[in-house]
Amino acid sequence: MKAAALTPAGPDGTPDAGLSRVSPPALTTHHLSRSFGPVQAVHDVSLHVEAGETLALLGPSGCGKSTVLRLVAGLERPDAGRVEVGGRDVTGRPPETRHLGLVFQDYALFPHLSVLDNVAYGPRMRGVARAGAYEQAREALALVNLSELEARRPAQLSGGQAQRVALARALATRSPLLLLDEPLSNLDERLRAELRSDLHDLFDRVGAGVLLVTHDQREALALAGRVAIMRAGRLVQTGTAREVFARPDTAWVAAFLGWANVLGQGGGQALLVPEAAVTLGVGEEFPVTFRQVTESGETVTVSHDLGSLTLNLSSREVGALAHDRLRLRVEPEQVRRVPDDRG
Ligand SMILES: Nc1ncnc2c1ncn2[C@@H]1O[C@H](COP(=O)(O)OP(=O)(O)OP(=O)(O)O)[C@@H](O)[C@H]1O
Repeated sequence: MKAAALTPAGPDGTPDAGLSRVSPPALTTHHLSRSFGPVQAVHDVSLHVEAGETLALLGPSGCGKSTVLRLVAGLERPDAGRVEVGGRDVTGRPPETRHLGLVFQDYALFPHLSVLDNVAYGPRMRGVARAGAYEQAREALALVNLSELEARRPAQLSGGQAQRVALARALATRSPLLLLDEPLSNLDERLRAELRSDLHDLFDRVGAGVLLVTHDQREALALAGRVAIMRAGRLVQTGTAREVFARPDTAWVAAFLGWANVLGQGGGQALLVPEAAVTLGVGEEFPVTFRQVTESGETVTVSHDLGSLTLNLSSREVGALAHDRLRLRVEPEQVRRVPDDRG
């Protein structure tokens, strides 16, 4: 995407001359809770998104991610708790006064409007005069590299293009906070990968705070500086993406993040064994109980004293497998003991 400057506006809609000062967080939620009948969709969720930062809310289907987003957007009312956008309490306010840029999975473009009109709609609704609204819309379309398609209707766009228009529409509002709900979920894998890297650059440039809801670990890792992991309505771990992926607090978090070796030890404890802790070709021999050929070699399961270890072997390492036994050593200092909360 092209480089272009886009200055986020302050909470009152005027360009924020105070960006050089310490900005208030783009978003803070305080102890948000929301139930639907017997289902406690969100329980006591407190999080913050700094100006210019991307926070990914990550968790399995049904854990309450979208409900948090809808509470922040004002599309749902909390049973308890508070939402502050740009340091301003907006809990009781209707969505249109919260000054947010929203991107949902289904894009929600107006089919009868051109791309340009779709993107200018937000600023127009916020009372920006026609010429100014179109200027903001063109600037946002340039940011997502779609200037040449401004006259098209949504039906004449590919999935990836429609997604870029939805993003441009959020950016054109110059909101200090962008809310994205599974923004890439309707795209094929190639487009997802392409847009992931575009979005990363884009978020860097626009300087808005971004709350991104996703169940896709790769998306969170690629796009977010920090991640908040949600399970059954609650936040279970928050930290930098690197930290959380490298040091999950519990067995459930590790398994959710795709750790292959989360070994239950009984007594409510589990061991996390990273691949880097395993050295092949030295130490004791252990039986291989399962083998599966992969593109780059084999995935094997080894019956180790600590538990069943799953390892990805390169073709060269597969060559060293003697009679379905594998010699390996697990470096104890790289293994972590965590609570086993998988239930
Ligand atoms: N309007 C509603 N009425 C009743 N139950 C609801 C409503 N909205 C959400 N829920 C329930 O609240 C829980 C959380 O739903 P939510 O959509 O927030 O989860 P999610 O993590 O975003 O899931 P997904 O990744 O599948 O979109 C679910 O059990 C869901 O069925």
